[in-house]
Amino acid sequence: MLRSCAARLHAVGALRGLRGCARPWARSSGPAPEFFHEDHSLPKPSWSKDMRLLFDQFMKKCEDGSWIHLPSYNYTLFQRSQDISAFIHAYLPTASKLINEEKLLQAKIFTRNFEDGLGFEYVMFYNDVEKRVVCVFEGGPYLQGMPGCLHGGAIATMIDATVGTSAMIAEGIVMTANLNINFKRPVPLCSVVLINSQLDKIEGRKLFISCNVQSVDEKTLYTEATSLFIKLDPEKQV
Ligand SMILES: CCCCCCCC(=O)SCCNC(=O)CCNC(=O)[C@H](O)C(C)(C)COP(=O)(O)OP(=O)(O)OC[C@H]1O[C@@H](n2cnc3c(N)ncnc32)[C@H](O)[C@@H]1OP(=O)(O)O
Repeated sequence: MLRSCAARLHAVGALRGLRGCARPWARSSGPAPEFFHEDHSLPKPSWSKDMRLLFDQFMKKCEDGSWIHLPSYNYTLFQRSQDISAFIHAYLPTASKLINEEKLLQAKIFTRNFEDGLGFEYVMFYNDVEKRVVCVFEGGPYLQGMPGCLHGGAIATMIDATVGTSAMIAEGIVMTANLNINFKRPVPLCSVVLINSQLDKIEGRKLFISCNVQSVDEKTLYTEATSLFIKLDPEKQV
């Protein structure tokens, strides 16, 4: 049970949640494309001591299978042009009319394309019993908003990515419909924070997920958020 859950989540983490399509490249012959090879959620020299310490603590929790480490790559599933185009036509037919398909070849995940240590450094872990995703996040110097503080948009991005991962694990192909954020304390630039997300309920195609951002010692509550995700329905013309 745990093993199959781990395998599913590995795929989810790797491909950011497209359930049932664990190996998108498997339809064509040959090995997995190059860009799936580097897992950006593993320790790097640029990580701070706090980030490394938390990574090690969570990896320890993974040993009994209660938590699962979610790998993370630069690109999404369906990255190769024919796959991405098929995905967009199936799920986002209205948007597809305005998308430049040639440019799609250059598309990369927003949070994974800064130089190491300068932008979004993060790693996520999932607890299947508790339906929780925790993200250990360090926002680098290029994410500054007010002097010395993390930009609110960068915080919102990581909240969206964390609750989005939770939604994708639960229901597959989803989009954010609503994200409501209360910024309660400024997040110091280059500090490590924990983003804790919790799947509260699922009603039909709607997933309700709450979230908070805390300091590592859990003494400071920086941010609280609630979100609504909708499972995409290919029958609908979104
Ligand atoms: C890489 C790691 C993960 C990253 C995650 C990042 C995810 C993202 O950022 S996605 C990008 C931002 N989001 C978007 O662009 C989405 C834009 N919106 C849309 O495309 C559509 O509105 C979409 C798909 C969300 C819903 O459309 P559609 O499938 O037609 O659903 P629709 O029938 O309108 O609504 C379904 C239900 O949800 C409710 N609902 C929809 N939107 C909202 C909303 N904003 N607030 C409250 N309720 C809503 C409806 O009232 C309806 O409820 P009920 O079933 O009870 O009547």
